[in-house]
Amino acid sequence: MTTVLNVEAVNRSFGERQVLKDVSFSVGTGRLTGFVGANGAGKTTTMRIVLGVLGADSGTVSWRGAPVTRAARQSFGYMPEERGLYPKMTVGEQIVYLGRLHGLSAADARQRTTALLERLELTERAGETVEKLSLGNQQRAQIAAALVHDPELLVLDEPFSGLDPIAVEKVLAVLRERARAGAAVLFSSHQLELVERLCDDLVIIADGTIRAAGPRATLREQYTLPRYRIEVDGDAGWLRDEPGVTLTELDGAHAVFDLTPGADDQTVLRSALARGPVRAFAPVRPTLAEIFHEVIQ
Ligand SMILES: Nc1ncnc2c1ncn2[C@@H]1O[C@H](COP(=O)(O)OP(=O)(O)OP(=O)(O)O)[C@@H](O)[C@H]1O
Repeated sequence: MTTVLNVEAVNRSFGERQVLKDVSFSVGTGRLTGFVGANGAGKTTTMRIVLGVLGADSGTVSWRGAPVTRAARQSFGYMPEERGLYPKMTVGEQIVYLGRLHGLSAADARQRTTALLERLELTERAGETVEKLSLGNQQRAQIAAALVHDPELLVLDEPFSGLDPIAVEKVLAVLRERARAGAAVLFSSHQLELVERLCDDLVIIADGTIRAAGPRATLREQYTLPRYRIEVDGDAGWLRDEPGVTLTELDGAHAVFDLTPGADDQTVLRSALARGPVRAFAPVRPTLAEIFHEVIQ
């Protein structure tokens, strides 16, 4: 992975209210980065600043190590929260038009539009005006619009909201494909279960402050409690008397326990094995929802 987008110490206020406070994070190529936060946390404001639609009061946004230029911005794809397709233009015409605005030749714009509409299963809707589409199909058309010029950076504000599960998978497959081809993909969401499943990297924001950022796997490691799950044959009640162990759940052969700092999980495992077969023994990893609640406290 190469880091391509760097947001550094960005501050932004609206009137007296500071909505971004020293926001810093980075986005790499070939990865899906999820930008997570509650309503009003500052995701849209940050994305607008990245795209240059809104200015920062201080701080910098750099692309491949240099301030974002107009040319670099041309190579970005953006799906804004307020969406932005013309209701009275047909889907096909519109996407071709946007491709042209981003510098594609007429032939390339048409060819990319056809391919994308096919991928997003919108081919049959190509001749319809946007206002006639269902909300889910409008959303797919927005995604096609953001992708038409093969952007190097894709910034998508809540791209999955309002999509049914099949459309989510479709859009996800297209985004993964773009990432595999070398694009950097940043998208906001407040659907934690979805983000947990989709993202390689995470940026968690609350009240305008970045609370945690990094690869999903690293964050999960970092926020892992010294908590374990064990399944044995017979009753696991003996764990009550095991040094360093605090039981949090006991259900016959199945138990969840915490270890006091310094206690060794392998000692507990050996103790269990000395009593009989062990069917499962593993650290309990927190879900993204659990990490989120912990870091936004
Ligand atoms: N143009 C503006 N003028 C005044 N306040 C604004 C403006 N834009 C955003 N805000 C405020 O900034 C804060 C952050 O808003 P932002 O839209 O960035 O949050 P968000 O994380 O994207 O939330 P959501 O998930 O609800 O879209 C909110 O309190 C919002 O009311």
